[in-house]
This record gives sequence, structure tokens and C-alpha cells, in this order.
Amino acid sequence: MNQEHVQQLEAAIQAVAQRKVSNFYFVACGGSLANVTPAQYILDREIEIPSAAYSSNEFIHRSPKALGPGSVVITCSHSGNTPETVAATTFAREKGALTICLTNLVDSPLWEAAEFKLHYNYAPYGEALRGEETSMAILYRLVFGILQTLYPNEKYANAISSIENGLHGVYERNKALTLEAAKAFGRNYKREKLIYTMASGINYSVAYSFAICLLQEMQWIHSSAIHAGEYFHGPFEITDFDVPFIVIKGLGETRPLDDRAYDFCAKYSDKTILIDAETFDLEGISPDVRPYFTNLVAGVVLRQYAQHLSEETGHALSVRRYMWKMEY
Ligand SMILES: N[C@@H]1[C@@H](O)[C@H](O)[C@@H](COP(=O)(O)O)O[C@@H]1O
Repeated sequence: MNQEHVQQLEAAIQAVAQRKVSNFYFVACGGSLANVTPAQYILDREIEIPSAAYSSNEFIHRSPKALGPGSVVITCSHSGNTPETVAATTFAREKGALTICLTNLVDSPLWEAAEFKLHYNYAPYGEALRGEETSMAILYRLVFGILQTLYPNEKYANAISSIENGLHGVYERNKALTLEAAKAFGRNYKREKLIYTMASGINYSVAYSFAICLLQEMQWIHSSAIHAGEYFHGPFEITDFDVPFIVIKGLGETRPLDDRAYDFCAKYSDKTILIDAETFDLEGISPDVRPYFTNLVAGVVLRQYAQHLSEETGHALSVRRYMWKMEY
């Protein structure tokens, strides 16, 4: 991990340690919101201090009553320019909250708006990028750093060392392991007009971002992320032999929900694609925290699926018709 990132993380973690924290909020839009919600899941499982995740504009308009000087508000915007996220950060800061932002762009409006600033690295698909420098790694390093500072525990130390020493290799090995499956997905699903995604727990955010960012935004393919628990309360009625579903199974406490949804779905849909964390190579991630890392690996694996889908459809992942072009 580079020294600049280490120093930025240390400053933010110390600032949190010096507050009497009453709640945590994770606030962002779209893919960045999907990125931060796993942190809320982790805090929810590990500590009694409540936390919540919000889409930026709703955070401002809903204006949670509990937002105030006891709050730690963690915002994220890849571009650093999303107006709703910049405004949410300013709003939280005005309410006296401790604000920490994550962004790829130093000196961006988001960078200026937040009190503490964390930069992460990014490289377009396929280019070399150290796993421990990505947005998810910096976010996880922040969250486990806060946990370790407030409640020192071997498990949190293991998580930190897994991020710093194990994550990069895990990403590379799992991309290699699933390359052929990603190519087959591209070939076999290139003509689909609609693909659903489904998951639960910490992996739900991956199903969500694959549906709204990779399929809808970047491939213009209809989609919806279905929560595996909610599947039986409406959505399962649309299951049929020719309706495609991507189902992610995690390793954690909500895996029984994934098993149940997958079993039903695979029985009635011949186009059920399984991304199962049990098949991931997680060597280098400490066993006691592996369930918290399955979403990171599923995200990298599915990004490769999207890349191969895009090569087959001929629709580059970078093409937009409205985003950043029209007024909205
Ligand atoms: N796929 C995401 C979108 O979901 C998001 O709305 C947009 C702005 O996000 P950010 O605030 O991270 O720059 O960027 C990406 O394209």
C-alpha cells in the first residue's frame, strides 16, 4: 500500500477514534453506493453502533434525525464530481458530522467538500492495478482500521493484513479461474434482452451494481437486482425456462437464502448462471473474514463477465446516451 494512502487512512481513522460516535452513514450514488454498502453490512454485523447506507440525494432530502456531531459520514464518488454526493458531504459537514470521502480524483469538488480525504487508484479493465489500492480495498482498510482502533481484535488485524497482502493475488487468480466462463457467458447471452441478478447479504450490492451499472447503463440490457429473500415474495412468478438469472452465493450467514433462491430458480430456468463463492480461490484472505471478501471477488469476476459480454455485443462498456451528455 502506498504511503500517501496509508497516511490518509491513518488521519481519518484517528479522527473517528477521537469522536464519541453515535452512528455511521455511507452515502453515494449508483456504482459508488453499491461499493460502500458492504461496509455498512460489516459494521452492522460487528458493532452495536448503528449504521445506514443512503443514495446521496435521498440522504439530503430525508435528512435523518440522528445526523449530527456524533455522526461519521463516509461518502464516495469515483469522479469526485457527482453533484448529489458533493452536496450530501457539504450537508453532513454543516450538520457537524465528521466527513470522510473516497474518490479517484484529488482536488475534485468532493475532495474539497470533505474534512478527511481518501484517494484510491483506478485503471480501465485489463490494465495493471494493485488490488490493495482499489476503492474497495481503501474502503475496507478504513472500516477494519476503525474497528481495530475502537475494538482491537485479532480478526480485524487479520482483515487488514488480508487486504494488504492477499487481495491482489486473489483477484488475479480468480480472474484467471473464471476467464473461460466469462467468455462463454458473452457468447451465450449476447442476444438476451433481459438478465436478472440475485443475491443476499453482503453480495446483494454486487447484484445491484451488475444490474444497474454493467447491464442497464453500460450494455442497455434490461435488468433488475432481486434480493434472494424477496424472490419468493413476488419476483419468482416471472421465472421461466428462458428467463436468465445470475445468482451469487456467498459464504456468510445469509448463504441459506442464496441456496433456497438458487434451487428454485435453477429448477425452472434453464438460464440460471451461478457465481458461487465456494468455488473462489481465497488463499491469502484470513478464513475468519472470508465471508466479508466474497463480494469483492464476485465483483471482479462479474466485471470480467461484462467485459466479454460487451466484446460479443459490440457495445463498448464506455458508451452512454444520456449520462454526462444530457441535462438531468
Ligand atoms: N456506474 C456509475 C454510475 O452509477 C454513477 O452514477 C456514476 C457517477 O458516479 P461517481 O459519483 O462514482 O462518479 O458513475 C458510474 O458510471
